[in-house]
Order: sequence, then C-alpha cells, then structure tokens
Amino acid sequence: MITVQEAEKLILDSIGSIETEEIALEKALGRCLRESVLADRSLPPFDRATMDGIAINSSSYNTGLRKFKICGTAAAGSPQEALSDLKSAMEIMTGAALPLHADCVVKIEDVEIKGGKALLPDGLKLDFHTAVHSQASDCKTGDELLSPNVKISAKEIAIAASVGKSKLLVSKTPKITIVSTGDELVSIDQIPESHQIRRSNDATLGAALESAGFQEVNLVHIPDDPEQIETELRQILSSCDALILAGGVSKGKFDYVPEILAKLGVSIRFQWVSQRPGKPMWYGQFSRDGSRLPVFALPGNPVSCFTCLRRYVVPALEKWLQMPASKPVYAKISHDMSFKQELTLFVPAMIESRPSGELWAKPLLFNTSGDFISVAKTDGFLELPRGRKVFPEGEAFVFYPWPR
Ligand SMILES: Nc1nc2c(c(=O)[nH]1)N[C@H]1C(S)=C(S)[C@@H](COP(=O)(O)OP(=O)(O)OC[C@H]3O[C@@H](n4cnc5c(N)ncnc54)[C@H](O)[C@@H]3O)O[C@H]1N2
Ligand code: MOO
Ligand SMILES: [Mg+2]
Repeated sequence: MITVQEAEKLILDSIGSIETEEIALEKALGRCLRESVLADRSLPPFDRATMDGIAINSSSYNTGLRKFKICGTAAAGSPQEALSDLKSAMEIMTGAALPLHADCVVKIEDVEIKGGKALLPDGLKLDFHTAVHSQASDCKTGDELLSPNVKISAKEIAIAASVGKSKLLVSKTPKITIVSTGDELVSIDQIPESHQIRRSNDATLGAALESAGFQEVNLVHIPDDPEQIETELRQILSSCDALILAGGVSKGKFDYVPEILAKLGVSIRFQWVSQRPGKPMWYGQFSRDGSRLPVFALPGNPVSCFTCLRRYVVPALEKWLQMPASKPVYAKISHDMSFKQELTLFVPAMIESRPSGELWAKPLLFNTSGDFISVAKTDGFLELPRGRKVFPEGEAFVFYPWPR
C-alpha cells in the first residue's frame, strides 16, 4: 500500500498537458490562459486627470498666482487641448488628457469659479502631476501583462480587454465521463425497494467538477454486470478525455472495475492508499491517439469518493489544464484527536475564522464513510498525517475546502 504523498506524486508526475484552443474573450472566464498577453501601448496612454477640476501649471500657483483665466474645457474622450499661457486654467474632467503646458489638476472643491476666472485659496499643495495619472506609469508598450498558466478571472479579463485581445489561447475543456456502478442503485426519480438506494455519488461528483470549472461532464450508470461494464467502458474510453468511476473497486465478489479496466488496456499506476476514507482508490492511464487519458476509479462509499475527488482528481485535472497549483490552507484543529491506525486521516471539519486572524477547524465525528448526511454540514477536511497517533488542539494541519 502506498502513502498519500506517493499517490499524489504518481498522479501529478504522470499527467501531461492538455491541448489549447482559441476562444472569444467573453467565454474565457474560469479558463486557463496559455499565452502571454502584452501591452499594445503604454498605459495610461496619456497623462490622465484623476479629478474633476481645473488644469493649471503648478509653478504659477507656487510663485503666488491665485486668479487664473479659464481658457476652455477638456472632456474625457476629446483630443488633448493646450493652455493659452501659463496664467490660464482649463476646466478638466476625470479621464481627460492633461492639456499642454498644464502639469497638475486642482479638484473643483478647492476652486471658486467667478466671471470666467478660477480663484484658488492659499495653502494648496500643488506639484508636478498632482491629481494626474502619469502616462506609461502602469506599463510600457511590449510589457508582459499576463503570463501563461493563470486561471482567467474578472481582473485578467480587464487586462486582456484593455490591450485589445478579443480572443485568447486557453486550455481545452476536457470531456469527462463519470461512471457509477452497482445493482443496489436506482435513479433519483425512482421509488427504491427496501434493499435499494437512490444513487447520489455520480450527481455529487459531477456537481463538484462543475463547480471546480469543468463544465463538460457526462454521467453514466452501469449495473454490476461484467459484460455490460466492459462493453460500455470500451465505448466510453474511445470518446471521453478523462474517466472517473465510483464504486466496484474494492474486494467484493461484484467489484469488477479494476479487472475490467486492465482487460481494456488501461494501465494501472496504483491501487490501495494508506488513507481513510478512500483506501481502495485506483488510478491508471489509457493511451489513445498519442495521448494518455487519466482514469480514476474511486471507492463507492459517498464520503470516500467525494474526498478522493477533492484530494486527487481536481488537482490532477487542474495540472493537466496547466492551472497553477493552489496554495495550501492551514487550519488549527479545535479539539484533541487521536487515531491509532497507520493511515492518513481525512477528517471532515467545520471552519471558523476567529477575530485573532486564525483559521480553526472543528472535526466532525461522522458515522462511516457512507454518512454523507453529516458531512454536508462541513466545509472541507483536515489532513492528519500518517505515523502520528495524537493531534492536539491548536496544532495546524492542511485544510482542503470542498468544491463549492
Ligand atoms: N474486504 C474488504 N471490504 C472492503 C474494503 C476492504 O479493504 N476490504 N474496503 C472498504 C472501503 S474502505 C470502501 S470505501 C468500500 C469501497 O467499495 P467499492 O468501491 O467496491 O464500492 P461499492 O462496493 O460499489 O459500494 C460501496 C458503498 O457505496 C455505495 N455507493 C456506491 N455507489 C454509489 C452511488 N453512486 N450513490 C450512492 N451510494 C453509492 C454502495 O451502495 C455501497 O454501500 O469497500 C469497503 N469494503
Ligand atoms: O475508504 Mo472506505 O472509505 O473507508 O469506506
Ligand atoms: Mg465493493
């Protein structure tokens, strides 16, 4: 049996990089950028007024002039104007280009306008570029404003739009198929017999992937019939980009998944990880047309497959898309815990951000890894490392938030 860290490394080291495609900027939110975005000109492109007021030359004010003749108005969007001389002022709006010969802006609250003149009080602090956003002070032509491998959020959209990128090169969205197996499982709209349950894992995993930014998810259910599993998986492997199975991976007589995956040519990278929940987890890859599709077979217990999806599958898919790895979040455990087994324990926990600025996690004592009802109250899980037996209150551990 391998450790959590070994499993994580085997997965991440085996994952390549997905192909790219060009898409419209309006569709780019949440996607992974795969090109550099350069400044097509300096920003701001001109000396930009940051206040509504008057534009003057500060040396005139600083040598005693208080009354300036108003020589015109500079509006945002109109070409650059010019002061008629150093003793004149121009009314100016936020966003307008600073007129020639002016070097600062006095906000309108500090100005009295009377009979075509602007009267200024004593004591203003006016210098070169007061209330002016200087040309090229944010970036220069050719500067790299966005580098590849960032997840595109609203702030990256602003930058791309400002430099005229109406299209962006991004990672393709993989077509992911989620397969649940099991004869005991009926669909949501059926009334289960007393020995049956409605299936929920597939819907949960699909929703978790969607909220992590993977929109093309397809759900399939297959009964515990080896021939049917083989036929359907062969078909799925010929068309999807990634396959995630839930259930049928452990040691039961009807747990056919690992054997059938091997028969279909999916090469196993590992099975059995020293962790709870999720010990029977299986990972492999399927070669098709020169690329290797990731195949995860997660243990069927609802908390196990949800935890494994968060701990291994989402980071692997993000790496495949070249997304930056998310930074670890630490939280202090709010109660003493002990756990005697030689396993890493993923313990679901409620998070509390205290006024001291510390993040605390209250572990949930849940029934079994079938108890998804209790786990729904939690915000994520703490990873309590293997090789330790006690976890004292106040010690910090890595916390993994659930996808939301
Ligand atoms: N002899 C052993 N038995 C088991 C071991 C072991 O090491 N030795 N491991 C246990 C652990 S840990 C887990 S986790 C489970 C994993 O089992 P499988 O992956 O084979 O999953 P199933 O047997 O198909 O189902 C387990 C459980 O989960 C329910 N389930 C499955 N799919 C769904 C679904 N889509 N929606 C809701 N619930 C689902 C299923 O009804 C079962 O109750 O094995 C242990 N056994
Ligand atoms: O991985 Mo199993 O998760 O403990 O039920
Ligand atoms: Mg089983």
